[in-house]
Amino acid sequence: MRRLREDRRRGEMERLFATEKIGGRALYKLQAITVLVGIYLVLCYRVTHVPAAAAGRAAWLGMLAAELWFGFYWVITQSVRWCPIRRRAFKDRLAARYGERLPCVDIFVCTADPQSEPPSLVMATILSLMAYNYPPEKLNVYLSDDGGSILTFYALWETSAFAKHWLPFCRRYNIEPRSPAAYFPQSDKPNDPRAFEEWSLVKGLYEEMTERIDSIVRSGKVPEEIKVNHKGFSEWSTGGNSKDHQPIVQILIDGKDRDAVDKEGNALPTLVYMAREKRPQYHHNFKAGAMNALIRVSSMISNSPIIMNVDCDMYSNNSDSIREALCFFLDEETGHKIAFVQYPQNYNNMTKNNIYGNSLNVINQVEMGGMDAWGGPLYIGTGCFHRREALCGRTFTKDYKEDWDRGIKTQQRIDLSEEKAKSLATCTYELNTLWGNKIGLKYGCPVEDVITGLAIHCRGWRSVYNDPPRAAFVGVGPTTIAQTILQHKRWSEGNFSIFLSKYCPFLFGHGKTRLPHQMGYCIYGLWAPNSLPTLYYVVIPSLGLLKGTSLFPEIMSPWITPFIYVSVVKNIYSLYEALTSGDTLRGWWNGQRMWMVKRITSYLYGVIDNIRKLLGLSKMGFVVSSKVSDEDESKRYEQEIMEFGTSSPEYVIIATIALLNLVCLVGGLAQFLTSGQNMLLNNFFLQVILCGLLVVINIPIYEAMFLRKDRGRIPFSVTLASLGFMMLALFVPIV
Ligand SMILES: O=c1ccn([C@@H]2O[C@H](COP(=O)(O)OP(=O)(O)O[C@H]3O[C@H](CO)[C@@H](O)[C@H](O)[C@H]3O)[C@@H](O)[C@H]2O)c(=O)[nH]1
Ligand SMILES: [Mn+2]
Repeated sequence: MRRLREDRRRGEMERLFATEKIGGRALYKLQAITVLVGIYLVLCYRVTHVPAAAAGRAAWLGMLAAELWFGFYWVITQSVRWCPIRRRAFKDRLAARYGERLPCVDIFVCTADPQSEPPSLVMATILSLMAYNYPPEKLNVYLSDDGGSILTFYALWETSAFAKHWLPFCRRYNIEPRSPAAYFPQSDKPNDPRAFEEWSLVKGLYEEMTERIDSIVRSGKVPEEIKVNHKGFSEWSTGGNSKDHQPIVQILIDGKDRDAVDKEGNALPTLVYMAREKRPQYHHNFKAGAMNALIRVSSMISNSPIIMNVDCDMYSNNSDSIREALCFFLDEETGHKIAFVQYPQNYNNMTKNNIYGNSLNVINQVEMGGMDAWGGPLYIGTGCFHRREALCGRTFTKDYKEDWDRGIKTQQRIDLSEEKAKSLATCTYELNTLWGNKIGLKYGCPVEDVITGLAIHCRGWRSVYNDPPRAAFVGVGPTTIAQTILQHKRWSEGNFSIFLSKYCPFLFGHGKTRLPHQMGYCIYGLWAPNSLPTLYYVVIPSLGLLKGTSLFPEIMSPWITPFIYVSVVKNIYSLYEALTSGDTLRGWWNGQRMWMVKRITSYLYGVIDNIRKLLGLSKMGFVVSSKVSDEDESKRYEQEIMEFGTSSPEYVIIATIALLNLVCLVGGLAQFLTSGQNMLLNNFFLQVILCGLLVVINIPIYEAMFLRKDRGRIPFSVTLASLGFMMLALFVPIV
């Protein structure tokens, strides 16, 4: 008996990863249950106190509907908070067991446009990936260029040469991070003279290369004398543009070539450039289309059992991420169930107080770990390691054995592989096949990643979330309110469209994944519809305040308790989560403002666009977010001043709501003061608080309208339009 227990303990000892429960659940559950009771009481009050017609009954029923929704949505969000877990990978155990007998890995990087995604930024990412602490002959890096740009190809060609210096340098000094763009600005000069010499040499080479790339990108043309250096440049000699060109596949470094070695004679990872064919008459399905072409092209060239993919701005910040991911896949006990290992999406350009609420801290630290407990995190499109077979549509079965040795060592001539690979990247290849549906990433959804991950979960696989102390990937997040609104429009629209489709997690996932897992997916699926009750809540109670329609219990009524309890406790808990996830107090406050802003703009558009799509009035789009901003803008961003500047309809919505609340608060309070009836204030206590909080949270909006003089202020035309809409809104009767 004792032996058995010891054996078992030893067995556990040797797992390649550990799963830990996150503590504090008893307190959390107590909180959650009391809030649930509070929500129930709020709804009871609403139902039992409906006023007479003409005394605000319609407005009251609207409040009931909004609160029903908020209550329901709150329940949905508890799924991921119930029993979150954390994973830890043991890469030394992996090393002890497997040494360097590790599987081949294909790495996919997607880029789409050399203007909004500067090639020098993309190349820093590529270099960081080539420099993984992993046997180079087992690494294959693919760049998909949806811009089909000779500038990007040129940059990759430069990179293939610089890599010969960069990789040995990284290895010799074991540096982190391995993106030269991130490393040099933060590294100190080495003291040792020999190290310093090499450091300066590599730094110099890198800076010269970046200089060349940037200036050629600025000029928009690759000089003829450079083009003679590689046959690949001739792909652009036939004309064509980013929307209309033949398929291009160029192997810049062939890892199987014995002559392809770095400065120290070590093997190099394979490096491939791909621009799939584009023709105006064929839909290219955005990033999902690019990924699927990469899956096929790579199957010709390297065919590794593991595929990792990142966005072009997400450099590797931790050279051990591949080994860590393999701890999950190769774990003897549960590895065979895992389809993908997702790392969080971290940004390196967030300001201290997270002015646009883009840090994703709570999603990364709370929600993803919560999903992991129920079957696995979502696939979020970047920083993810896939099992090729699962991504290509295989259903999980207990008896499936992965062939970890796969990864063709073709003796085929490189030009033959290129030609074959090109035929897999044409517009017509996918016609009448299951690609984009059962095979590869799914088409037709602006969040191709989430829907693909959901399908994988529903095919019986699980996924794992790994968030090591040293971030695995770091990228560029949106730095203006416009970019933030745009990104969240795509996300909320995409996730809501999944909810409305046959892939609705509750229907599609029924019987295939657990209910809390389905609820977890719906946290994002239901972002968009949150817009309507939120709009209602930021408009109607304030108007009621101005017009003398009371919509909440009186200050002396016992019914006021659940209202206060729910809002106070819910916000304290959200503050607690934010603080423990790394936000600041101000950052949390800014985040609350951004939730409101996103709900009344991005999410509203998300709803409207879904309705238009259902009616067949609009088609799906994917607007690439810019990874550059002008100097003036960046300065304000550093100072955490909100950036408006242009007159877009979103700003009109934001400004209208802000103005409306200001007018209602001032107007409402003035009435009480002039009438001298304190009694009135009793009936409107919560409305004053709500409206007052909305005014306080909107202070930066008023500043942008009336006080600021810089270029990022809200343009006068927007203010004017908002004033107009606000006056119109004042006429809305509260019945
Ligand atoms: O037609 C396209 C459009 C985009 N991309 C690439 O897709 C990536 C993501 O685009 P980005 O504009 O940076 O969007 P984000 O909002 O930052 O992306 C998040 O959300 C997307 C889904 O909406 C996911 O695909 C991403 O992985 C995830 O990081 C970038 O590398 C682009 O180059 C393409 O390859 N082809
Ligand atoms: Mn991005």
